[in-house]
Amino acid sequence: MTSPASGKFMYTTNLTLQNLYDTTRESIVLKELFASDPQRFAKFSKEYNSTYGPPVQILLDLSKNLITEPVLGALLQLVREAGVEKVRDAMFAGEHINTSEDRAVLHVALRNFTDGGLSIAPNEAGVNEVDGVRAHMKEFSEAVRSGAWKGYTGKPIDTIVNIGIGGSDLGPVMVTEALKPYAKRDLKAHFVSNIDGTHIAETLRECNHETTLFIIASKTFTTQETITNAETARSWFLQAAGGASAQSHIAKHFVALSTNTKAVTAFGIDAKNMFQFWDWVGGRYSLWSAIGLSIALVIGWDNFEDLLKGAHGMDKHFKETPLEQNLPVLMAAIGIWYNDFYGAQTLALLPYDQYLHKFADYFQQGDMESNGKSITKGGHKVDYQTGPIIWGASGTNGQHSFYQLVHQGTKLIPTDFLAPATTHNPIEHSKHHRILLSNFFAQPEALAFGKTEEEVRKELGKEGEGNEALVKSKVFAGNRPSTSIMFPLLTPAVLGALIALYEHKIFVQGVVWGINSFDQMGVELGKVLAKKILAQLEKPTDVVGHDSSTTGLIHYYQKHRKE
Ligand SMILES: O=P(O)(O)OC[C@H]1O[C@](O)(CO)[C@@H](O)[C@@H]1O
Repeated sequence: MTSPASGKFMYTTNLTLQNLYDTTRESIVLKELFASDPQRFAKFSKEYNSTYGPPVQILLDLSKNLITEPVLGALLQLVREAGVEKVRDAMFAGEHINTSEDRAVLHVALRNFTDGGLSIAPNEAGVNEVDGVRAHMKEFSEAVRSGAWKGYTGKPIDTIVNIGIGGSDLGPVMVTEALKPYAKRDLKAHFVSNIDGTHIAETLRECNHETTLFIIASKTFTTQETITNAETARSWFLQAAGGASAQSHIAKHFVALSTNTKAVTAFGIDAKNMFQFWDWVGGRYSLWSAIGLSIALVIGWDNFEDLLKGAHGMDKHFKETPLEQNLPVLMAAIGIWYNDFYGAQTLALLPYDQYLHKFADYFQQGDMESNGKSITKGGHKVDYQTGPIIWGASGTNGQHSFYQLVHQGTKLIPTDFLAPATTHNPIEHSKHHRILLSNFFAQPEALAFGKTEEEVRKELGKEGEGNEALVKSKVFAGNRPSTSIMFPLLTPAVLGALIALYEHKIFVQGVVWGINSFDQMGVELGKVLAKKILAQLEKPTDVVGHDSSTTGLIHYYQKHRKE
């Protein structure tokens, strides 16, 4: 048998799984599986309790998935056969598993604390500088939060603006939203990412240049959107602060988070106001690095450290737990079952927690930029499906928009439901939360068990007689899979563990599919074309080298634009 190195999804276990799919799929009916096995929940749910850092408990209920013990056993065998454990250990050891860029993948080192016991790649350059950067972030964030760090006119900072995009934006945005209950409410935080001038313009309208700190977050410090927005912010600041003579005030109002010291200093930011990270931190895995500075500023250093520690606890679990009990591995295995055997195209992330309203947005990059690949590490085109489309919204908003399709549409949509047992806002004696959770419990139940025609007829009584269309339209076929994830309260440590859980799930799937989850070549072509087009936007005669559609669209713009 060959492995994905050849582009064929053909481990020995693949045949077992295909056989199981072909022969048992018809009998994998959740209603029957639950009826025949009172232990199903106990068998297919796992409780995670952190063994490191602040307490973290997570309940992972996999029982409403289209799996049986033989299926799950075979899926885990597939993970084993694909060598996931070996590649996982190679990642922690700092081997250059990002082969196309010849880089280590060590975001786990950013949340390692010396007593964590994982001894993560101590020899990779930069790993022994992690503590130093953390100390710098702590000192700086505490100075800003306490008011000791002053703007150029002696006033304390009351507004921060993180300018970054992709991984240099989405993580800080998602986490600061998720951990709002821990936020310093009198420190306003804005996140500017889009090159659309509206984004920076609207943000600057809300800023006072004397009390605003700009955080320029860019791993490469060459990203067009970020640098353009940063230049605009700098011009705005200089103009407000008195023109070119105000250059020396930049040090009080601009800091950089980057791997590129040369570009940062060329921009005019003092190297001592730069927070370093390293090329082994992938953009979409960088919220744990200096990129998390805005998070530390908003929630405070101790909470930021708890976030890291929560993730570190999950790293330990991922590294040390047998596959059968390993949460990220189990989630990855089940995702592969839907993706590669059932032909599901997507995965919906559905947090029943308003604070997690950016969770799906965050993992759109996390998952799709990692596993949206069709060439294996060995350079072969795959003949199987790789990463799913990630989407979702917070409950119960989604229920009033797209759940119709999830319940009764023609597509199989695996779903992850997430919810805290306790809310940070127990208003009306937690009435809201009880209603929210009743929906969180009801939706997976409805998806799994549906409603039969017989039940509908009974319910409709006379109204249903002679109205077959109405009867049929009210039937829910059921057998639609979901995973439920619960935790006591959304704390920084719980959030850290949840993010790491999904990161490692993505990792496991990437290894099974034989792809490099840590590069992102697919974002390049559009960027290059945009640069070429930017130089052609002035005159119609400049527009050369395009198809008739692109040429026509640019000509339309040239005809109708107004400066
Ligand atoms: O942090 P940088 O270098 O500005 O990159 C921003 C983002 O751009 C990408 O390279 C491509 O979209 C992402 O991977 C990255 O998170």
